[in-house]
Amino acid sequence: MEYMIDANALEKSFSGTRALKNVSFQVKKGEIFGFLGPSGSGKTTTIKMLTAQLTPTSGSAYVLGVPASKLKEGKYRKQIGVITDNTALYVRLSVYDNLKLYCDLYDVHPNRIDEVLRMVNLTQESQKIVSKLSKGMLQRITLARAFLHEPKLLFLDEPTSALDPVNTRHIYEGLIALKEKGTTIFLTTHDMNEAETLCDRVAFLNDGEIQLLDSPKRLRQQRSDLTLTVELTDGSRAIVPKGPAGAQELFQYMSANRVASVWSNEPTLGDIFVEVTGRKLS
Ligand SMILES: Nc1ncnc2c1ncn2[C@@H]1O[C@H](COP(=O)(O)OP(=O)(O)OP(=O)(O)O)[C@@H](O)[C@H]1O
Repeated sequence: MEYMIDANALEKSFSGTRALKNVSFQVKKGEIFGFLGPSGSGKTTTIKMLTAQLTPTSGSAYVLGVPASKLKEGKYRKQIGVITDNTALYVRLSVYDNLKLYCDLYDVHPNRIDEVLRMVNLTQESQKIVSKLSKGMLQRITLARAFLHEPKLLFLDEPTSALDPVNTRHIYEGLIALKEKGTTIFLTTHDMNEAETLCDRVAFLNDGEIQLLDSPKRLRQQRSDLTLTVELTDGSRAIVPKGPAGAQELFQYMSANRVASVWSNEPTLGDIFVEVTGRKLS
């Protein structure tokens, strides 16, 4: 299998309105791939088509090397994890018992429950009844459930949207640990920092179309104005070209011990999104 996801000219219309237009992209094994777009741009629709919850109007999608429609079959379902708006938890059971049920379903040893609860910072809440959890806790147990069987491919729809910064950090660490173990992750977000922190490559989605696709680093570097900002010890700033002329100037500041900080002048992913789509992300 060459790609974990191979989407070709995917289209989805709802009552004649095109929500997704000619969307093509590939996700390689072991990547964290980010789908970035404002509300209503088609992120959830894409995940639903890639996970056999929706049928495309036209185009094709191969996931784990087979047509996406096959993911309904048990043997493929066990290889993926999906988190969308549907949490599918048993609200009268405890956090632990919910995860135990999924362990039985996926043939996972219950020892793994403590591991995933640590990953999502829910160890203390293990015996709490799910109906008594806060929105952020619900989001974390839903993620724990998706991590439980260490799927080959994980789909996450805005995984940290209800989380505070501390728990967001826990989830990022958990996702990076999963990636290191070989899980491929497809996530949607409108948080540019999340994309910068996690994603190997990102696609910008706007009005149902992919407008740009590359690594966050390359996107920023391609739009760098080739200058550095040098903050001096007296609080003033100098803009210095990255070439030989700038080297001379920087050398002088450094020789005089006047440099407090130096950074490359590149736009943020958010700036690039606005430049390309003419829209803000959130
Ligand atoms: N079942 C449906 N019936 C009709 N229209 C739909 C349906 N599902 C999605 N849409 C429309 O398709 C477009 C894309 O919706 P989608 O939920 O994929 O966007 P999104 O990028 O995930 O948004 P958000 O960030 O708000 O979750 C929207 O205009 C939405 O109203």
